[in-house]
Amino acid sequence: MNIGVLMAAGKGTRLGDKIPKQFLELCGKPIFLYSLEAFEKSQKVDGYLLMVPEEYIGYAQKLAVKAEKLKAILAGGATRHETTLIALEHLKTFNPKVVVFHDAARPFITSKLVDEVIEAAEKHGASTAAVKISDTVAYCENGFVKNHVSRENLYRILTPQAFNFELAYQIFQRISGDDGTFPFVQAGLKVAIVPSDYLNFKITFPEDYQVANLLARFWFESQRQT
Ligand SMILES: C[C@](O)(CO)[C@H](O)COP(=O)(O)O
Repeated sequence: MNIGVLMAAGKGTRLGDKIPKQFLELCGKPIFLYSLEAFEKSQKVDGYLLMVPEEYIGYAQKLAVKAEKLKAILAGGATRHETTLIALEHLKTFNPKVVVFHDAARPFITSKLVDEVIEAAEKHGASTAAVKISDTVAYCENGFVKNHVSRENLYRILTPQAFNFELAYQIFQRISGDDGTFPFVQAGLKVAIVPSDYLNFKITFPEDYQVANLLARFWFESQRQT
């Protein structure tokens, strides 16, 4: 079986709101529910965990009523890595083949992408959604451009990210990193790229939330038709 982990345990301080960003609403629906629905619709996710700040467990329980595949709502740790370890420890009892992590703050995710990332992890051991960089990239210092960097092979690493569970369990205990792909690469393992798109952006700053609000209405309509 394959298990998802919905990462909704962050504090979202960069957005400057009192409520963590994943619980703000888009079109009247809390942001984390968009990703939860993608896990529900996925053909390859058999169950999933929802990781939230401890004080939001009761709130999430009330909202996740239609979450048929939801296995547990757990309190996350102080960092992304700690939250990952808590989720992996809990998943030991399920002994999944693949574990797939997704940021709740990326609401414009499709179940198709979740399935593609899982398939790539089944084949290669690890995979991540990513998008090729299209702007010029430069190293800057003290407000000035120093050097241009070739963007030929540069990608932005997004989520979902999927890993063979056994490998992830061992590697994440030994090597920590803010991004799930980092420990795998440090361990000398391959992480396959699954092309994603710009809609799968992470709501981080206030302007991201504004754009997400504009997009959500159209997203809602298109998802209803699928
Ligand atoms: C995993 C990630 O979304 C890939 O880009 C990113 O590293 C998470 O960032 P955050 O620090 O949790 O906002």
